[in-house]
Amino acid sequence: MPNAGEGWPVGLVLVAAGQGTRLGAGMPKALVPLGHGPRSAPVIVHALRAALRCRALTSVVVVAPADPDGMAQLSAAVASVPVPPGVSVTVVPGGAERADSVALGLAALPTEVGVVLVHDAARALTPVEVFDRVIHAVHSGHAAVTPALPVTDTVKQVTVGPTGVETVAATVDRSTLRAVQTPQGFLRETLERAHREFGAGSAAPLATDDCGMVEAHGGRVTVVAGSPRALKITTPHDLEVAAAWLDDDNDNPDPDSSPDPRRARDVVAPEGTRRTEGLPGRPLLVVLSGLPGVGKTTIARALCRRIGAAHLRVDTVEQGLLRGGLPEDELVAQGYGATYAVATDQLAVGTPVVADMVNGISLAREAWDEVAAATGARLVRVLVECSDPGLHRRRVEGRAPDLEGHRLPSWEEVRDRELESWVEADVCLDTAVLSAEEAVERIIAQVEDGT
Ligand SMILES: Nc1ccn([C@@H]2O[C@H](COP(=O)(O)OP(=O)(O)OP(=O)(O)O)[C@@H](O)[C@H]2O)c(=O)n1
Ligand SMILES: C[C@](O)(CO)[C@H](O)COP(=O)(O)O
Repeated sequence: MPNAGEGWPVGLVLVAAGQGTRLGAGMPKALVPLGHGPRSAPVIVHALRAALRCRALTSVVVVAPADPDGMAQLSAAVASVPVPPGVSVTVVPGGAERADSVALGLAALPTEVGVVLVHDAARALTPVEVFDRVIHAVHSGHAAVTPALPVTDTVKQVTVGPTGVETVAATVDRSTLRAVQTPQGFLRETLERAHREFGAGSAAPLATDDCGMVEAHGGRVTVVAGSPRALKITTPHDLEVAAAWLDDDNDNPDPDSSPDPRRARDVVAPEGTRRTEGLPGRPLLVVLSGLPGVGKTTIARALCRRIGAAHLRVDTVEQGLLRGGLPEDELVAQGYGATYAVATDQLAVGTPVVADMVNGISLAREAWDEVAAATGARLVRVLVECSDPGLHRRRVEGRAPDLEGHRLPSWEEVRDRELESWVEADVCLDTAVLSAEEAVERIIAQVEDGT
């Protein structure tokens, strides 16, 4: 039985109708120039470009300031952004409150959209991995999902005295607090219901985010990792921070042409490609998880060639154990165990490792956490899926074994194999829409995002 939302078209409501009072630029925030020199472009242009890096989107509705000038200027800015084939981008006027703007954008999404992301244009530099994580969680059956970061400051509750002086009433336990970001993702019917019952037109106190409306009707909201780069540009200082990040990206567009002293060592890579390894003394461990036939081995090989990593493929280990006389019923446990052990040896001498196996259950995945902890490796968790079951089946049924004696699973075996949802995944790759090279780029971008 597929999860609700799995494979459904994904639409984005990009809200950009706010006035930006706290920024105080004298114009709607989405039109304020962000960045210096040739990188300078209105906030909405950066926000839309960043969102369109997410290959799962099929429709985007940008919600603009409702006044004719705002609408015209924002539409012109949106029209300047190149849009990938097959994606529709429309602009609609917004409302007085953020919730009004979201509702207007939601109503304008094409009917076939079953999964909806709601995103602040003000979070203009949000990395694509955050979009991917949220979509993956919704496609895995979570009806409402928010990215979030732990709160790092000590948080106090205050009371305000009659003269306006604040005094501390209590210190709040921050260990369970999270600062939530966007894009927030939903099954469309969940978001529509939340807005109907707790949105701007209702008598209920208005939540400041869409997940808040789902919570108000008792709905469950799942949290996935956010990113500091999903900063909401609210104040002039935030605008400077975001512009500095863009300068930094501009100064270091390609690690090949500007070697980063933090990188461990140079590896041979084809001309024009980027090279990435872990930090010195901190080797990189990339763990792939996904059903047979989704394309893990193709991605693993391409990634290993690219970054000079050891390719640890459990199939190869298992074939060796079988040839040595290991009984079939011990194969998986012994194969996985041997692969963890070899990975530990490789990482201990500083060799980056790409682990290529189904890793379908939490026990298997947690063992990789232990390998990383034991070797001090930087762990990047990559979920590989194929959202098109027909294509997946053709791949499973069309492939030939490349290892002596390797019995490939039937489609029925693959379909029935357990693959637990993996909300901790750092990168989710859909091989129905991504080539192996694009998948490798995504992994490398994630590695670099965290260095
Ligand atoms: N009526 C509104 C209010 C806000 N937003 C959007 O919601 C996001 C988050 O809002 P916020 O950052 O608070 O933006 P502003 O409302 O513009 O800022 P301020 O509160 O400082 O005026 C922004 O992308 C903003 O454009 C919107 O579409 N419609
Ligand atoms: C939705 C939101 O981005 C979650 O952090 C935020 O609540 C919107 O901004 P606002 O300042 O609360 O309107």
